[in-house]
Amino acid sequence: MRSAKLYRYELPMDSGVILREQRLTVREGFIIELSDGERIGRGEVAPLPGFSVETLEEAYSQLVEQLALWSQGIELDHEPLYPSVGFGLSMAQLELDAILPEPGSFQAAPLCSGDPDELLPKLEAMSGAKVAKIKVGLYEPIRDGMLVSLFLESIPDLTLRLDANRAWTSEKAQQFAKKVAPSLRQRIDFIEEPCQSPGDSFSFAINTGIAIAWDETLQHAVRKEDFKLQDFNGAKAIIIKPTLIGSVERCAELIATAKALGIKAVISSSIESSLGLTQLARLSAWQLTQEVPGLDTIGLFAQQLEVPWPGCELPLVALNQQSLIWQS
Ligand SMILES: O=C(O)CCC(=O)c1ccccc1C(=O)O
Ligand SMILES: [Mg+2]
Repeated sequence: MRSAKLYRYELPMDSGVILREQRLTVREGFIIELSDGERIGRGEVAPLPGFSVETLEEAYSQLVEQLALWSQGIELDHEPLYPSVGFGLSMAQLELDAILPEPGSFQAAPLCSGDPDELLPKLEAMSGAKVAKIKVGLYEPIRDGMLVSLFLESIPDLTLRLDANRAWTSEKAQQFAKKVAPSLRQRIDFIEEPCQSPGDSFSFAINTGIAIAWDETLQHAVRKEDFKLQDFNGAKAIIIKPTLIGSVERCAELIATAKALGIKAVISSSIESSLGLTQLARLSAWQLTQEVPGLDTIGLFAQQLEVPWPGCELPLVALNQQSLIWQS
């Protein structure tokens, strides 16, 4: 016998979280809980302010409509739904059907957006490949180039992923590259969205030999009817944020196409709660076993929700302490 519950959560964030020049003091979202007999499956629906096309209210309306259909025994089509809704519903169904494996890739690439000293202990603690992500584009490009060179020269087994979130003009991107010796550039795994325009990013990759990754470009492209990944193969990698891309099936299809095209795919966080973040780690281990995911965002929160992130000591709040806003 099928039944569904919908919880709304509000989790306090760490003080300094800024997204697209907006301070994020609270993370809001929904948790779906599907039950069928003894089986339970959960999914997180958390549109990301400044990135998602849908608002929380729009996601809620679609969720209630879909959960009512599901509760009547109708199999849902996740594709036409908002990305966050398609992702949450598909993840809950996969968990309900015990298709999502338990093991997860919980050793994410440490994320550094400010003080390099915070990164060093995280790197020391890493076993296996030392891969870290540094946000660039927040300061002058020359400073970024010198910082990146300092890290690569002082930690010989370090590979860096960079993310400029489209901060640079072509000129600024060139200023950055000039400060990174060609011999070090091969240890830059990729730089996400270096320039304001994808065309300039592509030219940057050709001119400097520094590989690029599509993140925001992919998010925008997949919304178009005629999207084909083949049209974006100027990049070494694509960053897959399921909350911003869509259902797990959609993400799995993207991953398969990327593999066929020789493009690296990396599962990345859209600042989900620990419940959704641990599911993303399981999805990465399942679909991209050898890849280090970009999931080092639990430290942006002041609390965890229901399922703890391994090794995180932040307070854990239970799902049933959140607001139950709908049930079938
Ligand atoms: O990818 C990661 O390592 C962490 C996630 C991340 O950086 C991110 C999180 C929220 C919004 C945008 C981004 C980004 O990659 O630009
Ligand atoms: Mg990015």
